[in-house]
Amino acid sequence: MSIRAQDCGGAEYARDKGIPVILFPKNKDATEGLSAEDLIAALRSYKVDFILLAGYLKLIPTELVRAYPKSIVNIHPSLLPAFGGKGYFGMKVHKAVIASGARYSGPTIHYVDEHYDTGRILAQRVVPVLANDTAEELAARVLHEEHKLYVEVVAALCEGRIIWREDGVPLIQSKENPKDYR
Ligand SMILES: Nc1nc2c(c(=O)[nH]1)N[C@@H](CN(C=O)c1ccc(C(=O)N[C@@H](CCC(=O)O)C(=O)O)cc1)CN2
Ligand SMILES: NCC(=O)N[C@@H]1O[C@H](COP(=O)([O-])[O-])[C@@H](O)[C@H]1O
Repeated sequence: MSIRAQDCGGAEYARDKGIPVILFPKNKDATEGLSAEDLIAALRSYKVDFILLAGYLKLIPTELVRAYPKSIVNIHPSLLPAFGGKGYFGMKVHKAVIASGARYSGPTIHYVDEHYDTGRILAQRVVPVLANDTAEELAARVLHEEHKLYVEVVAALCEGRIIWREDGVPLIQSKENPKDYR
């Protein structure tokens, strides 16, 4: 597992399960953490197949994106391309959705490219935005769907059920009905 801060909840869970935890990125003034080159070497040594971002708030460097083509995915808490890009993370997203008057929101899982939130969309789910929603209430509704959707998408990734349409759009093949894609 690669993290940005030693004390994040995911790192504690990973350590408890015996999963190696490495700190990234290596900031100029940081005494810990790996460079992008070191991280790629570490990921290769652990024979990592996929990189899953969840609440990671820094730009993944181009070197890493190119080292893991069609293998890095991110979950974003809005229906991209709306409410995405630099500055759109966490509660900022949900506040912007509510302020816009949008009636629907929901999580997007997308492939990671060199820019924030512009990679190919792989999956989305829709939740209603209620008239009196606070950002926290909307965040909780979206997060509930995120936790379900990410499990479905990671299963499809691991089982080789991602099919690339000829126009470059990735589709997920249904496990129950292999003739169905979404
Ligand atoms: N190369 C990529 N890296 C990352 C992507 C991506 O699509 N391509 N997704 C982000 C996750 N993300 C939205 O889903 C996101 C995270 C953070 C930001 C942002 O504006 N960050 C601030 C810094 C915030 C902080 O340090 O507290 C910034 O860059 O100024 C936008 C979108 C993960 N990486
Ligand atoms: N743009 C990236 C972004 O906003 N990601 C969002 O950060 C939250 C992480 O929650 P957590 O830290 O409780 O897992 C999630 O809602 C995820 O969609």
